[in-house]
Amino acid sequence: MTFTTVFVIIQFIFSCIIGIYFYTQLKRQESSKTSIEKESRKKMEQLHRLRRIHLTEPLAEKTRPQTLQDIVGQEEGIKALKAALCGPNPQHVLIYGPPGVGKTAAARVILEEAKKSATSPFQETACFVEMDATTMRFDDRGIADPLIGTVHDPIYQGAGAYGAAGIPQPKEGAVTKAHGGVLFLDEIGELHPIQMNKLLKVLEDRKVMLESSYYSSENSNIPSYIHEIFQKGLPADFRLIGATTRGPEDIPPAIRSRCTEIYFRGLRPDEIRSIVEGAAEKGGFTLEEGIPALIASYCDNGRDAVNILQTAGSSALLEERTHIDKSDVEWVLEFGQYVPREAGMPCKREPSIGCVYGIGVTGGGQGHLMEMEVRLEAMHPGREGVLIITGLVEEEELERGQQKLRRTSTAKASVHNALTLLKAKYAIEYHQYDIHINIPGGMPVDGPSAGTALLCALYSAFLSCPIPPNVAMTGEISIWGDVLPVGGVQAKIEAAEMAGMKRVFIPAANWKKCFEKRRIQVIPVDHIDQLLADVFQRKGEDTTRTQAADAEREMLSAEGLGR
Ligand SMILES: Nc1ncnc2c1ncn2[C@@H]1O[C@H](COP(=O)(O)OP(=O)(O)OP(=O)(O)O)[C@@H](O)[C@H]1O
Repeated sequence: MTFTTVFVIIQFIFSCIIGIYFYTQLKRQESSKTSIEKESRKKMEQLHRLRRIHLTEPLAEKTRPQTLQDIVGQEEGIKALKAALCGPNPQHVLIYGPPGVGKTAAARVILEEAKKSATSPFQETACFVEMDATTMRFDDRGIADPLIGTVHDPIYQGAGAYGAAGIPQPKEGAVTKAHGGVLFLDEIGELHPIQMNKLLKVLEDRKVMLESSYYSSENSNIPSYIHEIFQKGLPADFRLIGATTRGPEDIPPAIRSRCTEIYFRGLRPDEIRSIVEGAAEKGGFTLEEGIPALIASYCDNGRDAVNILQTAGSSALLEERTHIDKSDVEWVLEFGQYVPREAGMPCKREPSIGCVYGIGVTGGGQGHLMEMEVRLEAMHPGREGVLIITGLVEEEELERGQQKLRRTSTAKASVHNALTLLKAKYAIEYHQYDIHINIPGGMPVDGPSAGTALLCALYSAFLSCPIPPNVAMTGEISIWGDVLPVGGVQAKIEAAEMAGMKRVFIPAANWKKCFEKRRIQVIPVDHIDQLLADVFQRKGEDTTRTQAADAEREMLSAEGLGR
């Protein structure tokens, strides 16, 4: 056998081996392709099957307001929202309010309302992008940020075309998707502080600048649009609407100062009745008389009202009825453990001694009446009495940069201010009494605005003067007797009005002309003399007790110690 023959045989064997190798590779590829296609077909069929399944639309969806006119109540809030967003210069907005009162509903329809205005900069194509801050994924390495946007670096892209070529790929976030329109951030108070700061930067710059260590302006492999994004940023010129059930104090001042702040309130019974009637009509139910009023006596927000009706309706449908009876609703109220809203309402019908209604505001900006009661034990000459305070926050913690400061709460300080005033102005030797001040209801009371109410309750208890049952008050007091301004007055007046109060005393500095139009009489006071005279109809009765104190005050003023 010649050398050439051997060489040809070896070449032939090699060719066969290589041929067999490529043949098996091809076969393997084909079989994996067919199995992928088979799997894909199966999954697609599954997806289509899922798409064909529809449950009925829940009543909550059917009743979701479609226009601003569908939103019941909230006149002031809607007016402010329109002013902020429907004009030629739309503003960023923060909406505060308790759950289920129409914040999301209003935010969802306001863009369409703005587009109707000829002067609005929102174009017909402007989009509304909604995100929930409570469920937003956030990764502090910047790999995933659905709000601001991210760069997918080649290391994370795997073997994709860009990944293989080492090209970083920008991924737009909600702020860019909302460009030219509205970004609605529900529960904005829950946003991570880092994201809040990034959002502030975007609001400031109206664009998102992205960074990647894989980016080089010299790299000619990188497509020109990616160069432009890295060099000029992604556009993000939108208007923000943030909604929160938290109070303004829980929202960073930097974001508050860039937004118009709008308050939605708890709904009145007549408004709940109207939501229930509307929901029954949309759900195809008829109602036994008195059902809207019954539901309204248990809830102050639209979501609860619709949910109660939906469950009562479902129970009726099980019995093949579309007529909802009162017993259906009573059953829902019972098993759902709903508490009547009257539970927090004033129950006093007669003038009482040492008992007065103050008004607080919850984190969601909702006003509510707070009973304040004072009880004294007989005077013990020569011995110090005991002061017991229950229902008030005793201490509060403040954060100042890295420092945490603790101090007596401003609510507790109001008690001491009131006692100082009673001693100075009315010569009441309060330290000889056992005094118990109580604020029932289980709500931790904080802030200085209970000052006027605490003073009246104490004054009434010491001088045995009854307080009329239908007055409420709010206001901080100074130790000179000035009534100082407080926050949330609008909500507090509304709460007093809803609770059936006849008169509400507010600090004169909080007075607004529009309060004259309210059903309740709103009385501005700038000094406790005026407050006590009005509340107790006191005209010169206590002059003997106060003369000495007034003389002392005048003397201090003359010496430059007082004011
Ligand atoms: N003022 C209202 N007028 C009409 N319907 C309302 C109103 N408030 C609430 N509803 C009903 O309750 C549902 C929930 O309201 P919405 O989502 O707007 O509340 P929200 O204030 O945004 O609450 P949350 O803070 O819990 O998100 C609405 O779909 C609607 O059916």
